[in-house]
Amino acid sequence: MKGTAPAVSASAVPPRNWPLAVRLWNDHIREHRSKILLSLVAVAFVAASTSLYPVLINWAFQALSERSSWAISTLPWLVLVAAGVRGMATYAQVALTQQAVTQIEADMQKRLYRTLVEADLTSITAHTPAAWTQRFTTDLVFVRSALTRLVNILVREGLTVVALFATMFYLDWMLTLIAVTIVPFALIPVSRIGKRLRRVSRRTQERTGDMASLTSETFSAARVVKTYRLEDYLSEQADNSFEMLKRLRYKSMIQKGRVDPLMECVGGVAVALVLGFVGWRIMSGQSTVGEFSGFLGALLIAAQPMRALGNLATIVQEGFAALHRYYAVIDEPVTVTDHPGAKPASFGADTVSIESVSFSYGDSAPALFDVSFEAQAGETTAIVGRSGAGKSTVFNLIPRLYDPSSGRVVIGGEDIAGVTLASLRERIAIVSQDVVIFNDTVGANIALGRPGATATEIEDAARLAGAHDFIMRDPLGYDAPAGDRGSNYSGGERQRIALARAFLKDAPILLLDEATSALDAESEQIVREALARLTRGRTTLVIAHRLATVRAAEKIVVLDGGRVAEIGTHDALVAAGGLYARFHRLQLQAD
Ligand SMILES: Nc1ncnc2c1ncn2[C@@H]1O[C@H](COP(=O)(O)OP(=O)(O)OP(=O)(O)O)[C@@H](O)[C@H]1O
Repeated sequence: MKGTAPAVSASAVPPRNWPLAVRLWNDHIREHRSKILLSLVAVAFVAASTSLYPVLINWAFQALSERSSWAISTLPWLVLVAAGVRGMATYAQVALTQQAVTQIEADMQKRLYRTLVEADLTSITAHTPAAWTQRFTTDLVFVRSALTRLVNILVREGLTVVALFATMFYLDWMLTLIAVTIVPFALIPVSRIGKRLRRVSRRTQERTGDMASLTSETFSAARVVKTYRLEDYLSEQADNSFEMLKRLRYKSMIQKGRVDPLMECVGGVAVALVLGFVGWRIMSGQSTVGEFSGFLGALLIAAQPMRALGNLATIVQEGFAALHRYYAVIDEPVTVTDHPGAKPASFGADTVSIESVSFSYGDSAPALFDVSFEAQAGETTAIVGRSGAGKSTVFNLIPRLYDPSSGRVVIGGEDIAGVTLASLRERIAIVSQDVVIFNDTVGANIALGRPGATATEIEDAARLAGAHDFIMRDPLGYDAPAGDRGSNYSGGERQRIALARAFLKDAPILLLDEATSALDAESEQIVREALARLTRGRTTLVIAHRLATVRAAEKIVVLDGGRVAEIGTHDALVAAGGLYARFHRLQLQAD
């Protein structure tokens, strides 16, 4: 598919975080809540057993200074129990969190994939395949990482902070209130940093997609790159892309790096305030140094978990940036879909009527204007025209890859807008010039024509397509791997595999996009014979490039600039001396 269509709007104004978080909870997290809850219990065990250590050591000191045998008989066991509980709880916590979080990530990947395979072509072609792939990997890793840390850090450090503040409140509520007054001074800048980071993170994710597209294009087109000596041109583009990413990454690191010093300063201000107040009280005889030391200890201990919470806020913002991109795709509306009341199609090899159809790709200039013609039942209709005349666009409208802006497509008297997509597409086979072969066995590739086909049916289809012989030349036969994009086969062989797929599908309507590249004479002959067999008894529309194909067609539709210029048989159109006659003369000169 050419060109680009309106993008899935990943850079639109970001929605607020809370609704996104609630949505994520409802869509993906809620069903794992029991695991997450258990994991939180495990976190509590880890925290409790950790805090037991200082207590045990304290007891050991006391017991040893009193030369009590308890220090030897019981304490080592208690230490072992505490270590055992801590070890098991830590493991349980990791296992439970990861079970839930990796499952959530996989669920999100599955949903994203499902949404994308069912999305309109307009949405799919808005980004390159590599950029889409990156959504499944890098983007969702941010979400996973944020979720993991939320479970691990928020609860552990959050509980510690709450416990420490409770102790402080118990020791001296007034001092605690003084210390707490500075909390907003920490929250405001941390939230600002978070917002900035979210923006940077979104841009980083977009740029990573661009970079992935560039590298994947470079390596998939290695032959062109080398023969056209594109190494310098592409390296320069890649350098720019990597530089841009570096700048964004640096920006994000700098933003993150601001959190620690900020928390440090805020902590310093808290300690200074408390010191000042305590100093004043001690001087005026209202307090003693002893009362104050415990409080200060707790305040200093609280600094570390507070810092961890500050850092967590930044990581969560990165997760939100990725989550926003995820939901932007999920929410993209699908327009080509079953209309209300759609019925299963019942047409066979009937007449395909294109009735006053106009169409434009997104906001581009119209590709078809008021196109009308009929492809008669069981006959072959050739569509010819210059490059960009709209031939492929007509093809796109028949299986409803796109819907016309106006007019309709009717097959066997049924408006295709009124039938279910599945039943419509079941009845249409497309053999296009860019043959799509998946990295699977050759047998599996043919079987895509009709999932569930038996080995005999696959073989029969391959024989009809003239593919059986070359498939059997490989000792593995139908189990031979086709290679990445069918790289183990020649151009002519790939076309025959595609034809075998169409034979197996056995659809009554056939859309053929004739290959422009010439095959060797023998392959050409085999493909031609196979095509003749395939079109028999079907309504065939063919985008024709070769004179032989056009001559063989019962009707020729000439498109020009998105309009129908001429319709007729070969002889009639040559006699009319119009556009087709001109093509014909040029073709004869070329042959
Ligand atoms: N996905 C797309 N987005 C935007 N414009 C498109 C898209 N696909 C095709 N077009 C435009 O629509 C017009 C018709 O294109 P179409 O592919 O139907 O021509 P064609 O006759 O099949 O050409 P060719 O023989 O070169 O394949 C062209 O102007 C083309 O640039």
